[in-house]
Amino acid sequence: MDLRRVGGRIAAVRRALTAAALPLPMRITNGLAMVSLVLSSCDLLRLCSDRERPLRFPLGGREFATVVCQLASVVYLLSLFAHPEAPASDEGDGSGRAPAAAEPAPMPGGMEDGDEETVAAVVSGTLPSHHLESLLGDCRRAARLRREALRRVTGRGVEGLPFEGMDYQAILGQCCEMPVGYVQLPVGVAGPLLLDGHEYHVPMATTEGCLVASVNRGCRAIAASGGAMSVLLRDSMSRAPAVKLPSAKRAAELKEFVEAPPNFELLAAVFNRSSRFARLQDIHCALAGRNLYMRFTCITGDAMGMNMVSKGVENILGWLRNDFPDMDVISVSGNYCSDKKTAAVNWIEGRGKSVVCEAIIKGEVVHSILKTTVEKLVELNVIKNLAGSAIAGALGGFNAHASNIVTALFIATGQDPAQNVESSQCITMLETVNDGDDLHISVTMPSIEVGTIGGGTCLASQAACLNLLGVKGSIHGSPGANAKRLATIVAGSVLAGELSLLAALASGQLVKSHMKYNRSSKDAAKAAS
Ligand SMILES: CC(C)(COP(=O)([O-])OP(=O)([O-])OC[C@H]1O[C@@H](n2cnc3c(N)ncnc32)[C@H](O)[C@@H]1OP(=O)([O-])[O-])[C@@H](O)C(=O)NCCC(=O)NCCSC(=O)C[C@@](C)(O)CC(=O)[O-]
Ligand SMILES: NC(=O)C1=CN([C@@H]2O[C@H](COP(=O)(O)OP(=O)(O)OC[C@H]3O[C@@H](n4cnc5c(N)ncnc54)[C@H](OP(=O)(O)O)[C@@H]3O)[C@@H](O)[C@H]2O)C=CC1
Repeated sequence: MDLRRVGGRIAAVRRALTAAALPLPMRITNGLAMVSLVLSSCDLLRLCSDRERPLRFPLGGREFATVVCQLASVVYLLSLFAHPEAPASDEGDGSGRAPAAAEPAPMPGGMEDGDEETVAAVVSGTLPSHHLESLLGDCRRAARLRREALRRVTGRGVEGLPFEGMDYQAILGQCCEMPVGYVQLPVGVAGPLLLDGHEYHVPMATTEGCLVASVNRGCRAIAASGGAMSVLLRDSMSRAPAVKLPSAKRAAELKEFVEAPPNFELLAAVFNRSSRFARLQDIHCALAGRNLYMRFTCITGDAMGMNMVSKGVENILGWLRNDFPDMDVISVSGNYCSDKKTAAVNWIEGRGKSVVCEAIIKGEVVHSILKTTVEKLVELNVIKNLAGSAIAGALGGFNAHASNIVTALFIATGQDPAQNVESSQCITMLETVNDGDDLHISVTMPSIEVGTIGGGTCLASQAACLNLLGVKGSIHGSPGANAKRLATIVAGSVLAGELSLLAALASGQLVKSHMKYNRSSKDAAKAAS
């Protein structure tokens, strides 16, 4: 008989008993089982020794209850010995609360045949954890065993990290290696944002209390003033490899070759072979001694495009070697691209989608919804967002909090969150219009890097947020249309966020509002005591 299997069954019965009847901490259920065992044993002994009322079938009500208590407590306690390390609950209950720290947690779904050996191999290091998916052919099981191995290796559980509810198959080869669970983030919705004649309900994943409320207020002010309008100036993703040549002269020859208009069609044909959607637009080079940086830009349909542009550039590098065999490819990315770093090249040339979004906010709306005046807002913008940022030596940071909105929207919709660095570059402009009665506000964002296909957009929750905005996937026959629309929504939401935060600063409301929405009264009271 397979004792482990029997032990597993008993443990399952114990879990069922505990879950069904006693949603209590395990030390309490253990105590109750012990008390039940002792009392039912005493009662059984007494019943057996009672000559006047011998124990016989069918059992009476009290005898039956005693036998059931005896059996249940024996099964429960046996299971503790069958699985001495059996943990309590590792799955998270969706509330994000961790179970009592003293209790080890069971593996989600429990142990199956062979699991114990696999976990032991990972723990001992004989089986690399990242081989689990290919070895087992079951992504969920692989994540479950990795999680258990992690618990045993570190001696620490990850009880608060949810496991159930993630499609582990969907992230394989696309989103994340060696998964053990996922992190919960609340998603709030701001809006409707009235933009280009459409209403959008904007999903924002954030833990900064007050942020959604702020964007919501901005949306309200925009809608009450007739809406915002956007214009997309440019759509181009870039990748810039670094190559070394024997001399600066030779590097300059390569620069001249790739930038020469007659060669563009040749290079584009090589680049475009790598994708049905990526199309080479431009090549712009810079030299540093004998090193050459070639910034290739292209459209990428509805994808953000980093993989696509990198593939195309690799094709070109291979092709260039025919004419420049002395070219040494240092790296397919030479940082002149520039991905996930603050850089003037993106601020000036743009990267991804370059968008301007504007609105005229009525003076009465500035008063009633934003609780300030047009003059105060204009003055604040000059002193804070323009002069203040200049003094700080900002690079594309001429705004109040564009990155707040960009990051929350990026996470909600499955964008690459690291690209918030350049995607948040923004200059916010405010001026009076209509004889000083109303406010003209605009945000100019040259590098919004978004996609509605690829990366994290395939995951269920992120796809749901894209769907909410009406930009999930691509529109048949119009590649790129959804991604462009998403970029304008990002800019429109930033416009709303800028309006509201600037208003809160102008009216001295910022700290008070954050005490209300960003620091709960419970925490505030705790800190004060
Ligand atoms: C919090 C508010 C909006 C209150 O603003 P308020 O004017 O007192 O709110 P109200 O109760 O009068 O309501 C006005 C409208 O605001 C919205 N609103 C109001 N409350 C909510 C709520 N709970 N949930 C959703 N929406 C809300 C809603 O649209 C409402 O209209 P209604 O629908 O009621 O007709 C305002 O004080 C505010 O915007 N504060 C600024 C907060 C902010 O922007 N924080 C961002 C982070 S700051 C930071 O991280 C960056 C920083 C500051 O360091 C950057 C820098 O250097 O500048
Ligand atoms: N490689 C790198 O250097 C970097 C990669 N990344 C990561 O890259 C990923 C995003 O890369 P990205 O290239 O955007 O996405 P993908 O690598 O997922 O490429 C998009 C895929 O979707 C296909 N596709 C189908 N329909 C469309 C359509 N309408 N428009 C565009 N493509 C379509 C493309 O086809 P086809 O094959 O014909 O092109 C391609 O295979 C993210 O996970 C990001 O984090 C981030 C930064 C750097």
